[in-house]
Amino acid sequence: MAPTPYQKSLIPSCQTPTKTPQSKHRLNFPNPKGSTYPHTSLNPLSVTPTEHPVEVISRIRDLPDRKDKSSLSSSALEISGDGRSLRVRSDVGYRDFSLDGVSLSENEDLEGFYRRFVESRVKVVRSGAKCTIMMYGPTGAGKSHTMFGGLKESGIVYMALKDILGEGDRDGGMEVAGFGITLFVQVAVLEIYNEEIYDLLSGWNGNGAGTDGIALPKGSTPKARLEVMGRKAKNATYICGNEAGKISREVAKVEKRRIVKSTLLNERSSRSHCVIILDVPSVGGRLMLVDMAGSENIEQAGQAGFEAKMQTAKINQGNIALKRVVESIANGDSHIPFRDSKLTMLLQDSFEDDKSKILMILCASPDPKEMHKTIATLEYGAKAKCIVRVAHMPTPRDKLSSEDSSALLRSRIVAMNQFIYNLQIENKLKDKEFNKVQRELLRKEEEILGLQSKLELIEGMGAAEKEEEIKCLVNERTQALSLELKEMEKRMHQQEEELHFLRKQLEGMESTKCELHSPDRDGVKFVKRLAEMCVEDQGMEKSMELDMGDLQPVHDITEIIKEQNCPNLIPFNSFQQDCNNSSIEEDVGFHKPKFFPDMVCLSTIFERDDEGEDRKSMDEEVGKDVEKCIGLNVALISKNLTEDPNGLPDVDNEKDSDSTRRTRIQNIFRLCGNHRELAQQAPVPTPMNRKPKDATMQSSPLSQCKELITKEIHSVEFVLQPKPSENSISRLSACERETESKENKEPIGVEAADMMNVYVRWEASKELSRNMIMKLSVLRNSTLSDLRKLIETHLEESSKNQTFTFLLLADPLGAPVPMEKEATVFVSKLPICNNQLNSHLACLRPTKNTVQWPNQFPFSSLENTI
Ligand SMILES: Nc1ncnc2c1ncn2[C@@H]1O[C@H](COP(=O)(O)OP(=O)(O)OP(=O)(O)O)[C@@H](O)[C@H]1O
Repeated sequence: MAPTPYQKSLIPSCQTPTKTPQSKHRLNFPNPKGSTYPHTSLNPLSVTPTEHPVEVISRIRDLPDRKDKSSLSSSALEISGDGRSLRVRSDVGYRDFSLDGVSLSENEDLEGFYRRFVESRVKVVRSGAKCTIMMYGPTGAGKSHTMFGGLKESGIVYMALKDILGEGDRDGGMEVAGFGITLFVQVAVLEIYNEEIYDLLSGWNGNGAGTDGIALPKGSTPKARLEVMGRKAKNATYICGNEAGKISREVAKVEKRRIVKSTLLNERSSRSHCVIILDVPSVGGRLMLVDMAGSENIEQAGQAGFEAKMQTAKINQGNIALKRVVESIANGDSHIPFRDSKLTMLLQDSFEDDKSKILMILCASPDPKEMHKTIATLEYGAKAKCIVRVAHMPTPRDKLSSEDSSALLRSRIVAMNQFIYNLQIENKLKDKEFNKVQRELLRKEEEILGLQSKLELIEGMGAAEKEEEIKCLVNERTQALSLELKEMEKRMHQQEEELHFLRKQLEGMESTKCELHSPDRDGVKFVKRLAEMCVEDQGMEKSMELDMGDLQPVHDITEIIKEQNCPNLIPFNSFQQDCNNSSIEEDVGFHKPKFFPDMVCLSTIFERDDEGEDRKSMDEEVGKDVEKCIGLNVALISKNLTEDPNGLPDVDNEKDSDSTRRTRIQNIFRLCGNHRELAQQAPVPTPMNRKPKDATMQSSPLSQCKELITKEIHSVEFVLQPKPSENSISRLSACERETESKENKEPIGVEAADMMNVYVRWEASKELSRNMIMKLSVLRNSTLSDLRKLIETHLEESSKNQTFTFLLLADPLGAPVPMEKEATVFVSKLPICNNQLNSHLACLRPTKNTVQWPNQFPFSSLENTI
């Protein structure tokens, strides 16, 4: 919908922001077409007259004490090129104010200023227009000077009178637009002081009173206080006339009646607002000239006393009221506070009358010290420039016909509809923009939510990865521990099996021992048992391999030495000593094959490392069992070797028994071979081992044992030979002594402290005893039962069936020890022999059979010396 012509007229074109047409107080100044300006070249307003209802002009006065006018350009105020903008500089920056015109008093005198900005507004009054010219600004800014002029130049009031009434007193007024009507004016001069209206013309009896037809009251009376009737001062005094000069002089005289006071800021400071109302009754024009009292700071103005302060307060009240009215109109408020002050009450028509126009002259000072006042003044004027007038408010004189009123209302309706339509369009655009912004906001929120979800996902993934990593570590650790546990269980199971096997083997050994003690001594049965033992030994080998680990076996050989006077028994050193130490052989002067010992006791001792005490104790126990077992085996082998395969000793059948013996020897190899391999896996690092001469002897003590056993087996023939000669015995005795000396220095296999010597004597004649003395080396923890076994193995074939009992110790004549208690009595409890702590004496008493030793008889008494 295209705007109607009426609509166009509602929206004035101006440079300042316009307000929406909502207030009824909008002004509508008529376009001053046809007006003539004498200085059109200097008056831009004459070229482009504004339709703004309120025009704001600023006049910057000159500094009174400024000598060098060229320095004005360096002042705080600066006028723009078009002459309509004013820039105010301060310490913090500058501010630009767009006005309808700016005038500098230094460049433009009052007349020029008047002609440029005021004349056009005044001359329309002659044609019935109404104009209000008000002076506004701080005290001392030149308001009064601009309004009333000074000594050298006239002010706006007087120039306006001239423009309305014509030049000079003799002209007697001007004709109005050539209609032949002489104009005259009615002039009222009012003063608003302390919110009271005083008539300055009332009671005036000046020099010129009564002249030129001007009606003045006779006599000088005090100023009359007037009341406001409607929008005008009731009963105000007027000066009527058509001579501008005379009226101007009278006005100038009564203007002196204004209350002025000298202040620090103004020597003649106006303490009241002065309102000059100039009516042109013939045309209905009106010109209101308002010289407002300057707003001021009481302390700055140096006002003291209650009356002075009250004056200032009242002045400021009027200024503030006018400011509120201007702001309310500019803001389009429904209520305009005209009734707040007498000044605004008188100016109400100026704001509401459609034919009225307001020209506001802002007086300011270029003094930087007054800059805040200047800025406040310019802000006030800028606000006043926002006032718009939208419609012609009908006055009582505007009586339109009903048809005209209907047309006007229809036009208003059309205009309002257009305005509503425009508002709707604007609302739609705003809604569209709002929706767009809202969609953008939603999109941003969704984007934020997405990012938040991604962030949470990333954080969750991090946590899941950590948890998975921990689970993997736990699983790996669990698997490792499970494998370790299984390994430990397996090893424990193997050890249990080994223990079970060893116990079983030990039981087998015990049963074998019982069989040996039993009357059935069948050689075939023994051979079978030996084969079983070999098989068991193979198993034992496995068991020992499994059980060995880091264990290092130490094979020791218990030495058994027969007494030198024993013709059938040959003293014998340990295998190692015999094999490793050739010097002994050389010293003794014999070789092992020639002198087979009566008994060889093999013992295996496991030296433990630093493993647990339980395993150590268990292994020690097992080692003892093995030691006993092997010792017993070897003893049995030796014993068996001395017997015929059929159980009968047969010296003459040497050739027949040779192959059988070799078979037995092979069995012995099997038995010892297991230990040889075991020893090869873990050679003995004991410092007691000596470096062997023969490389074949470096394998292990057990291999040496095997070698030695082989030799001894071959020497069986020699053992079965008739007893050696006396020389041999003497050599044995020497060997024994030498061996004893060697033993004391270097014990073989076991510690010397663990061994002790036992001299065995028979309870028979001394002669027999001398021939039957045996010296045995046994372990200290050996019992009489162990000693019995050794003694039995050393008996001659002819004495195998000889049984005996150990006599009660410590009592040469004591009772014999029961055989069932021999296992509980240690050999170390035997009495000391030859006053040697390491030598003990064992006394034997034949029980059943007579000893068949040749040339040997039982002891007749026991002696502790041999
Ligand atoms: N443009 C000017 N050129 C020369 N002198 C001026 C000018 N403006 C003001 N004056 C002088 O400054 C003094 C103060 O001026 P004026 O009284 O007009 O100020 P005012 O704004 O009316 O102050 P107040 O509000 O106190 O009455 C006067 O003596 C006046 O002559």
